Parts: sequence; structure tokens; C-alpha cells
Amino acid sequence: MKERIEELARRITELRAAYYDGAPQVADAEYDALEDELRELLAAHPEHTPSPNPLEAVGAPSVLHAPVRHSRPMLSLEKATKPEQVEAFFERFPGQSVVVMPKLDGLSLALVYEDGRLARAVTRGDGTTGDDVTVIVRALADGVPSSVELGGRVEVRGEAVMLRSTFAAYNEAHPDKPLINPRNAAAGTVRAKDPAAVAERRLHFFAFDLDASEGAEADLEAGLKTLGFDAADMRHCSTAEEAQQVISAIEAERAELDYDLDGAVLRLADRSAFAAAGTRSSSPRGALAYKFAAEEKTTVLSDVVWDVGKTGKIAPVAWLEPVFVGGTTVTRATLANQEVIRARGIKIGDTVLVRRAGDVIPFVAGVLDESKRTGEERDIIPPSECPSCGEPLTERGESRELFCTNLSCPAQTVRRLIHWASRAAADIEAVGPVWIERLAASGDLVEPSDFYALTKERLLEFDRIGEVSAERMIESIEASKNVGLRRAVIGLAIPMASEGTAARLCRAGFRSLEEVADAGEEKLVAVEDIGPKVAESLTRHLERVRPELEKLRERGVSLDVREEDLPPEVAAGAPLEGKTVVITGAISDPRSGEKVPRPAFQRLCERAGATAASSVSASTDMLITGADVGASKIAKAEKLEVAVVDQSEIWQQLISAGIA
Ligand SMILES: NC(=O)c1ccc[n+]([C@@H]2O[C@H](COP(=O)([O-])OP(=O)(O)OC[C@H]3O[C@@H](n4cnc5c(N)ncnc54)[C@H](O)[C@@H]3O)[C@@H](O)[C@H]2O)c1
Ligand SMILES: [Zn+2]
Repeated sequence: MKERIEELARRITELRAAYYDGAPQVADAEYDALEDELRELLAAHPEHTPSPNPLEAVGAPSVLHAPVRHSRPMLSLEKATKPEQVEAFFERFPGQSVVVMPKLDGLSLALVYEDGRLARAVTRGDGTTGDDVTVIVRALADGVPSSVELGGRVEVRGEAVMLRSTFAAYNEAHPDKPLINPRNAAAGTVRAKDPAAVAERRLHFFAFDLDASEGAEADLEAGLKTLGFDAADMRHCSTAEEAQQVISAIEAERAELDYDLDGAVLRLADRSAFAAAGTRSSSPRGALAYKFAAEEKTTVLSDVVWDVGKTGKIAPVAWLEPVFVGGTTVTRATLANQEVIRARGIKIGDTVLVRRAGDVIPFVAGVLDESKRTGEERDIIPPSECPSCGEPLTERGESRELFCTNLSCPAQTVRRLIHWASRAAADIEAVGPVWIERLAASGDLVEPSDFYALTKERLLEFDRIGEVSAERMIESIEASKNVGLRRAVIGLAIPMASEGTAARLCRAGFRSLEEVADAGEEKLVAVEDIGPKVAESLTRHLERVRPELEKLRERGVSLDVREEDLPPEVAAGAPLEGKTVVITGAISDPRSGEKVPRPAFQRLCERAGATAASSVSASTDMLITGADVGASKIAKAEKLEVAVVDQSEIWQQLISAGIA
């Protein structure tokens, strides 16, 4: 027991030092598990409490270039994972208003203003003394006003994060030296000495704490906003139940937001109440951090398999020792392409960091700690021949993606057929991947049209199939014939054409797949959100499969646009005529107060004449905001001079036009 406590204390101290030095050796979830274990052991055996106790430390006394002492300690937060802990928090402060906000995953900073001017930006450091990083913060952080309209001494604390969009853009521009995750990226940026060298790594500051020597508003959020800060998205709650709902809402939105978050923070909304609640050794009493499931974990990369996709792309797939991350157990992850493997220095046998955020396919972000290597690791060697057909591979593009261009490659054929039969395309429910493989191996299936030539008699010639299943398969194929334009485009696995492309072609007025094939690139580029590359790929691919389209038609498959995919009829006197809109946030009908799914609301807007786009750009006319919209989205719209309109206004127009 005592030994385990000592071992944990030693390990935690070691990991903290590495982490706060910018070189974490394990994912946060694994570190947190060690802390949890130590906390539990100490609760049962307080007599073995180590000194110093690493659980009471804040940050780490890393090497400071320009140490600054904090006016009051910058602390850690008490952690919660269960609803009971949220209830206990409310019971501690009866009658108080509590704000619930995202727990941003970045780097905490204190900004000190003296007589209205930004005097210093300081990192948390060990909680007592931090590092002066004013030069970098002034140059690189959005959301840090250089002056505030309040005299005396004002201290604003908050989190500097790298927005996910900035992170993605950076990694796309620098595939050779990618950043591992937004949090490390933010920490590394603040640590840089020369702002010019890291200019592409802009940060965004979200404020969540305010001290002022002269009068500032009592409410935290109001106080921050009045001074011109982007406050973390705060929602007021008066009961534990409400808070629990907001916590769930934040967790549900997590994947959509432009920043990483690892939980929700509850905090007394009134600034003086928060101060009066006081502190423990390493956390304030007036706040509580509710932790979410980890989006990153480490595990061992046991092998890499090169998989032949439906478009002929040969993609490396990581085989992993099973790991619970992002809410599920992950055993496979993508490694993108050989350039990514090279840039991230990944080898088979490495302990790698796996990231799974929201609906994103899990991917290997990189190797955290190369010092763990034993020498047994093996290089990942890309194949020179197709693992399925043995044909030599072609490299394409800067990332040197590998392709098998053999049209009769068996693996590709099977993938294309499985894709055609999938739910998003023809939806041939009763013919699963195993059967498709058998039928492809026998030569019965080569192209999608071959499904429609299968007969019950032919199926019964195979082993292990009964009359009933053969009949079901044929019925399922028969029932799938009304494929329609949209799902046919999806089903043909045309390189670069997404499900969105397919939907937009229907909305743009194309009546059949043949019409798209004949349109020519110029006409296709005119469709909203279809660029020249997609147009070219559509044209080239459809030309190549023209005989197959004829066969599909001959066998009774519909490639005509379906009613439900047509553009909605624009109502007379349409109030949103000609407007390109983006919808964000939670939408609800003001009359019933009921939640309305976003696609349904989008359809109403379209019937009012609007064109809906997926993200705000210079060509957007308005951003329609529902409830609980993150500050960063609004900031982006305002920067691009896009009108920000509350949903209530749109509802009013929809209702008076008789559309809703
Ligand atoms: N991987 C490792 O080896 C390793 C080692 C040490 C710590 N860590 C990780 O570092 C994290 C740091 O723990 P900690 O004690 O510094 O922080 P914490 O998890 O206790 O949270 C406190 C911090 O949360 C931040 N924060 C974000 N949004 C906030 C909000 N809305 N209101 C208030 N604060 C907000 C602040 O910067 C504050 O300093 C943990 O997630 C831990 O897993 C990892
Ligand atoms: Zn091949």
C-alpha cells in the first residue's frame, strides 16, 4: 500500500514535469487515472500522505524566463464525474445562481490591465508564479483587447486555445511537421520566443474570471462582456437539474464546436460570491469541473495493413490494441497516407496517441514519447504493388497517396459492390458483404448492374443457401430498384463527390444521372458548392461508366431524381428569397417551445427562398442563430460582415408567410 502510494506519487510528479515542459509522455486520461488512484488510496490511508503531495500541486515549476508573481494563486479545479457531485455543489451554495460553461482545453493566462492598458500576460506556472508572455500574447492571441475602459487594476483570467480550424489549416499547410493536438499547439505557441516564427499559429482567448479594483459588474459574464472580452459560453442555472441539462448540451455540441473542451465548469455567477467562497489548497470552492470522456488515449500500434478502397486508394490502417476513447472501444484507426506516417515518425510497436472526437473516424495523431522505444519497433513500409491484384501502384499528389488503377482489381470490385448495396446508396439490405464477396469471387457480380441480373435459381446453386434466403435476397434486390439520382451518385463512389454533392445536384435541377453526365464541367461548376475538381471528376467518371448506366436502366434501375430530393417549392412572397444562410445552434419552435431538428428548419428556410450552406464564408448573407451558440462562430460571422440574425426573427417571417 505504502509502496504503491509512493510509486504513484513519484510517477505523477514525473509526468507533470514532462507535461508542463511541453512533452507529455501519456494521454491526459491515463494521467488522470493515476491521480484518481492516488486520491482513493489517500482517502483510505491519509497517514501515508506524501510530502509534498503531488495532488495539491498546481502546474509545475518549469523554467521561467520572466517570472511574475500572481496577485492571487491560479488554481486547478475540483473534478466531478457524477450527477451527485453536481447536486452537492448546489447544496453547498443554496439560492445562488451558477453559470455552466465549457471547460476549454488550452492554456490558462492572466491578463493584467493597469489604468486601462494591457500591462502583462502571464501563464499559470506553478500557480504562484508564472511566466511573462506579453509579447507573444499581444502578437498572436485574438480576443485580448489592448485596452479596457476601466481604470485601476483589472485582471482577467481565461484560456488561450488554438481553434480547431486554425489547427487544421496549420497541419494542412505543414504536413511535414504537423502539430499533435490543439492544446499542445497552444502551449508551444505561447512558449515561443519570436512571434514572427509562429505567426500562423494564432490563438483565441476566452475569458472566465475577472478581478477589478474599481467597480465592475457583479455578474461575471456581464462584467467580461462589458470590458470587450469573449467570455466562455456561460449559461445561468439555478438548480442542479438545469445544470445537468446544460452539461449534457455542452457534451452533445462538443463535436461541432471550433475548440477542444474536456468538460464543463460550474461556477458561482456572482463575482463577490465566488471570492467569498474561498479556496482549498489547490482549487477554488466556488467552482467545479465536470469531466467528459477522453477524446485521446495512448495505445500500442500492433500492425499496419494497407487497405484497398472503392476508388482504388490504398490507405494505411492502424491495428491497435483495443482502447476506450471518445466513448467507444477502438481497434482500428486511420493513418491517412505515407507522408503523414513519415512526418509523425510512427513505427509499428510504438505507443501512439489515438484521437476520436465526435463522429470523426479515429486516427493516430502521433507518438507521444519516443523514449519508450525498445528498439523492437519496425518501420512502416508502403507496398509497391496492390495487395489485392498485384499491379504496380501509382503515387498521386503531395501527400503521395497510393492508388491501384486496375479497374478489374478484385478488392476494388468488392468494395464498390458493397458500397452500391449499402444503406446510403441502393440499400440492398438482404445481400451482405459476405455474400457480395462470394458472388464477386464467382464472377456473378462485377458491376452494380449485375445485382439486377441475379436469379433465385442461380443463388441456389451456391452451397449453404436455402430457398427462403435466396428468395429474400432477390426480393431485396428487386425492392432496391428505385435508386434515384442522389443515391446513384453516392453509390457509384465517384472520387471527390460527397453525399452533399449528390444532394446539391438534385437541388440544382438535374433530373437524371445521364443529364449530369452530359452537363459538362462548366454547368456543374455553376452548382452551389461544386468546385472545378469535383466537376471534372464527375464528368470523367460518369463518361467512363456510361455503358454501366445503360445496363442499369435496361435492368429497371431508376436513375431519375426522386421527389424527396427535389428543391423545396418556394412559397409565394418568400421572405428569404436569394439569401444564402448558415444555421447554427439549437432551434426550437417559439409557439410550442419544442426542439426542431436542424434539417427540418433548413427546409423551412429553403421554402422561404433561402439557399443553405454548411459554414460561414464571404458569400453568406446571414448566420441564423439558435440557442447556445459559441462565441467563436459569431465572431467569425462578424469578421466577414455577415448579418447575425436570431432564430426568433426568422420564425416570425416564416409564420407570417404561412410557411411554418
Ligand atoms: N498527460 C500528462 O502527463 C498530464 C500531466 C499533468 C496534467 N495533465 C492534464 O492537465 C490537465 C491539467 O490539470 P489542471 O489541474 O492544470 O487543470 P484542471 O483540469 O484542474 O483545470 C483547471 C484549469 O482549467 C482551465 N479552464 C478551462 N476552462 C475553464 C473555465 N471555463 N473555467 C475555469 N477554468 C477553466 C483553466 O486553465 C484552469 O487552470 C488535466 O486535464 C490533466 O489531465 C496531463
Ligand atoms: Zn489492385
